[in-house]
Amino acid sequence: MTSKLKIALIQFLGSSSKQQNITRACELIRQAASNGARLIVLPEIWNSPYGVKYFSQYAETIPSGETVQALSTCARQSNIYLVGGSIPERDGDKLYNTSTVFDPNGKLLGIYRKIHLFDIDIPGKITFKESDALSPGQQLFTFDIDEKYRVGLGICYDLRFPSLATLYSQRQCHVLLYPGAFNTTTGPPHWELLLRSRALDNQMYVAGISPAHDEQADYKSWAHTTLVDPWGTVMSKCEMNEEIIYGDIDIEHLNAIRKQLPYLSQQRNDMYTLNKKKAEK
Ligand SMILES: NC(=O)CCC(=O)C(=O)O
Repeated sequence: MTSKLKIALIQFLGSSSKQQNITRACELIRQAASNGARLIVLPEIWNSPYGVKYFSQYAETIPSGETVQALSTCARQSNIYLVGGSIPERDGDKLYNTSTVFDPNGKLLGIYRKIHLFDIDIPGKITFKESDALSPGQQLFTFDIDEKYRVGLGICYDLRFPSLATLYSQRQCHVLLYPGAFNTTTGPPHWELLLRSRALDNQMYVAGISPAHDEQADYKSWAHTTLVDPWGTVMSKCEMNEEIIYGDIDIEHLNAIRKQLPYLSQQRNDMYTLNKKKAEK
């Protein structure tokens, strides 16, 4: 069996119509599957505009919501693993920024709720406070493909927290996926640097999957969906427009790098360890 897994990252151009977004996402998923991808990933908050004022209006319960049902059908019809980016989720009186993951039978393998909420204030540039509307997640999430590739999930701002990626490394992940939506202030200096840093810290494949840039939108996405290999090399990246990029996750390449540069196994755990508290699973 090949040691490679073809992944497709969909840089999606959303609109304010949830139904239109679902229809377009399904078209792009089918296109990526017909090009041979077995793992397909959407960006952060793709079925709704990205903004605190929109989360409640577009939120759905999981798994009964229309977006989740459509993604499940798409995964089954295209026979692929699907990471449904993220959507606003309603659970009781709380809202979350939540990613759903499906297997090729359309079965919901699990969810990941964004752990680190995006609360920043850069005067004159961007102020955003997800915590005005959302609650933070409390759990990591991983899933396996072919009992060979272990994938861990974070969402956007989570990328800035190396400890979260380290916890995934300790869970033997090979790939970290960050559906994200960096902006045009922080994206240019930080997005690629952070993706490459997390890849290098952990000798893993790391992907950041963004919405396409829309000059008319309230929130200006930096776009630049990117796939990085365990050497820290950018394998593929988008510019601003809607696009699908592809790459191979190659376990032999990952193992060769970990053997040549064995720093993951050279950590001085007798001197320092990451103190996990609640992050089970
Ligand atoms: N959606 C987000 O979490 C945005 C994160 C971001 O732009 C950053 O600079 O961090």
